[in-house]
Amino acid sequence: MTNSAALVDLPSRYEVAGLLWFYLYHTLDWVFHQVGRIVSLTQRNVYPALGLFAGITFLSATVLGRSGAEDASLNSPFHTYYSQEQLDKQDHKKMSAEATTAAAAAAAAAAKVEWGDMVIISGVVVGAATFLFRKYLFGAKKATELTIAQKAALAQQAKNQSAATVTEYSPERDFVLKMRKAGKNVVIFYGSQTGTAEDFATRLAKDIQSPSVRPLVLDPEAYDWQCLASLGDDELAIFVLATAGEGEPTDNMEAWFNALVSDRESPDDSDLPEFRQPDNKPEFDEDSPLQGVSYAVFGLGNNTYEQFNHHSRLVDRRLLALGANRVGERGEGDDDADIEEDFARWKEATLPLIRQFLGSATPLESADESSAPEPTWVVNELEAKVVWAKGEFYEEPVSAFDSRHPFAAPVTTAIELTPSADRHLLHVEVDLAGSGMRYESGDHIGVYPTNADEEVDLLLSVLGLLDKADKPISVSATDPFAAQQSLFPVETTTYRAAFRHYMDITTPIPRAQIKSLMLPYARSEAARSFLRQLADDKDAHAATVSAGCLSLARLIGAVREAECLAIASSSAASDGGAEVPFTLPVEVAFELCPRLQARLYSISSSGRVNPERPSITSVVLQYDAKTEDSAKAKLGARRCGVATNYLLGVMRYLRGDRAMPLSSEESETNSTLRPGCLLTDSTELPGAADASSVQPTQDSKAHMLQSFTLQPLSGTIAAGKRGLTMPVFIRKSLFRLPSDHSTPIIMIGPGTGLAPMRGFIQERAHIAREHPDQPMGTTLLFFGARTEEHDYMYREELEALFGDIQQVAPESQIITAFSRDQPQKIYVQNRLVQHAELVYKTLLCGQERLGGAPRAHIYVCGDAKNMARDVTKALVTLIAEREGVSEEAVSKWVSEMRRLSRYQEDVWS
Ligand SMILES: Cc1cc2nc3c(=O)[nH]c(=O)nc-3n(C[C@H](O)[C@H](O)[C@H](O)COP(=O)(O)O)c2cc1C
Repeated sequence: MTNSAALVDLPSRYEVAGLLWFYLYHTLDWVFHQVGRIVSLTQRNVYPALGLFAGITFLSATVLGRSGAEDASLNSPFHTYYSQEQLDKQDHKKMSAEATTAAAAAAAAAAKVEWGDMVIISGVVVGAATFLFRKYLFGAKKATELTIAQKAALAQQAKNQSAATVTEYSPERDFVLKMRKAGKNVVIFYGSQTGTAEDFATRLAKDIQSPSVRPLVLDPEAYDWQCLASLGDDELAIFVLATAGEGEPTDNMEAWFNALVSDRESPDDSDLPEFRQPDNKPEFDEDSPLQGVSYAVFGLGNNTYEQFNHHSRLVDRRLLALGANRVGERGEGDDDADIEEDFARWKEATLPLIRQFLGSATPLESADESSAPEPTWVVNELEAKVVWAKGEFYEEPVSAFDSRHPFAAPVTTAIELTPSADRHLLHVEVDLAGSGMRYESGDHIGVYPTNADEEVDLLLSVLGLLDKADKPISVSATDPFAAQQSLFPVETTTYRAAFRHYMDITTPIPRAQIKSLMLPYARSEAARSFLRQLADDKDAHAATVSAGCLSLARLIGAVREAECLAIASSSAASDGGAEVPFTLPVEVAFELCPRLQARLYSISSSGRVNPERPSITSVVLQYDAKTEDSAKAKLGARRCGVATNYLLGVMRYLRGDRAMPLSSEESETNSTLRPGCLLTDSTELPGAADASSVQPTQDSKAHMLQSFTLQPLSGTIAAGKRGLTMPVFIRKSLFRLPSDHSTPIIMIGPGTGLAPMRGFIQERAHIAREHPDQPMGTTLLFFGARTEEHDYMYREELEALFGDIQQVAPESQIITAFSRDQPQKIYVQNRLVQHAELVYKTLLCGQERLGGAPRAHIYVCGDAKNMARDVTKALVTLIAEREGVSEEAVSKWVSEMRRLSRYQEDVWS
């Protein structure tokens, strides 16, 4: 072999630099991430600094290397001679090591720097660094990389920061600018978690609209609170605010609330928010920054919560304290009573004042019942041949899933826990793998349900849309300035998909809506008088629509029945308008139905044990609509809760059952009547038989099974290979186990209130198994149900888990209350009293007396109205007796426990 030398083009310096940079980036990425995790620093501070450091280092090395290289010419470290032997051996490792050493040598050789190169290289480096670190500089990290708690903490921190400081002005977030550009003088902000307040705000806008009152409905999350001070004295802000959590603001009002009420303990001591100084108010008073700003407020809440309407009350209090002027009284709606009536009363009292404030000369127009209001939506039928939109939630790929971008989670398990003829108790598990979503024990899972096919078809039928149910449509706002330009989260859908996936088509229609949106379309006198009565007579509405749970389709059916009756009676022979059965334009139906909201369930598994498989434990809601022997409509059929029956449909689908029709009564039509007459649940004309005769028998109740079209949603699913999926997202909760496992816990979770407790128990049992040497606090579960035989869900599992826990915490136990297993009803609160000594001892945590100190953690989950209150009462009484103090003193202690998150409730009404 000749020992000839060959010039080998080793990797150029740029390639070497690129390689170095590649490794450097990945190493730094990993190191930075770990550092970020450990010290919980925000990415915005750490990563750019380290990125800059790396960039400067790299820049210096490259420039120096280049300069050295030029001097070295062919002896450049990047062009090295190698023997053929070496080449034959392909000793690349050695070669590249030599090249690297040579590069380092050249870098070390200081030489003259060419500034042109310097600029080019700097540009490349800065561009590359910006590109490589873009997710740290501009975007969120992958959801998988942070726990939910860390994400929430960061989000909260960010929100508080943004609330506390005046952010950079952005015209897009300036709602006053937006109002003025759109020619509006009223802005309606809604704080809404599950859609009710949003719906109220939209309806309010419609109700107050007139030439002199021009409202704009906005989501506060998208706008700056700092602009509030800029509202002129001829403008008005209306706040429609629901209370969430335990007296908390809704997520979309969080930033505004944090700015206004920075001190939640004593709101009046909150810092003065730094509003943006308005140009139009030269005499801006910094101590009273909202002087000259006017507002009105309606709060939504539920009286069964301790902090009733807390959010709206606090916002109102702070706005007044900051110098704003309230128009009218603060309104308060109670979801536990009749929130629609509360809203109607507030509007009746406040709208004239608003009109007066805005200088409207005319009194509140008495709505002309024959003139239809301007439509909010316009429906465009598309000529597309392919129906590709079957209910997507969004069209663009997303990097993180949330309530607006649910993840199509494959359903891995759906079973009936305690099979029984008249009641379905379900356990459903989904797979979060690949979503980046994680949950912790105590969190909630949101599920977007699908309306039952029968309900969808019924509505399509009464609207005359059955023939074109699958026609592609797009629905857009008629007002070009409306905040929401498209009714659905996707641009194109079909009538069927819209009613199946996006609209809440089963909720009863409120009085005000009947008046403003249905009455104008009544052509016959019979329809007019029927609807007028429902709109004007609160009791008639309550008895027929609310008690009968009349959905829009059934209400239209009831109007048609009234028309049928009128035709049948001779006196109505001249009622020409009744020739065409009552119906509505589809745009109006879209306006009458609120958006179908996700339903939240307490996750019934442990995030630590099953991080990718959250489970839902739910009882299927089927109930009898109250029978009203009304002359207009005979009700009395079963009604089905949308989401829980959807879960039942999922379970039956996976089990391979054929979907069954709703019931023979509901699907039958009476051939003696014209089509469309019979859409309420009666098979006979009202008045022809006693109302009770249409009550379903026990047998027919067992057959109340709806059918669901459960095809995958194309916008939320990858490649369709994952079987049946459900659109879900995780919502963080404050319902948390103590971080110190030696703290005792007392859990009270009757019925499906057991759900989060099951997660806690799984977690404690897991820890007991993994760390048998570590101390664990006594773990008590009070579980209640109707009967031990039929309703004791997860019995074997719970007993086994408690077996594990007892190994380390021997006094841990399950205490059950089966209300129907003995002549007198026994509930969990009775068991608390019966086991008072154990409860008290567990609370004491080994101390002599409770005193003021917080001890064990108490968790209550289930019905807010009765159970949660009775449980608090029982606890207060038993503690007061043992401590020898007044119940008032113990109530204060309980309040303190709540404040410290040691007495936690996850309740619903
Ligand atoms: C999880 C949860 C927590 C709630 N917490 C409170 C509360 O602390 N105080 C209250 O008055 N109402 C509370 N409510 C009742 C809501 O404010 C009420 O149902 C309202 O109509 C919901 O409006 P939204 O659908 O716009 O969110 C709570 C409701 C839910 C679902």
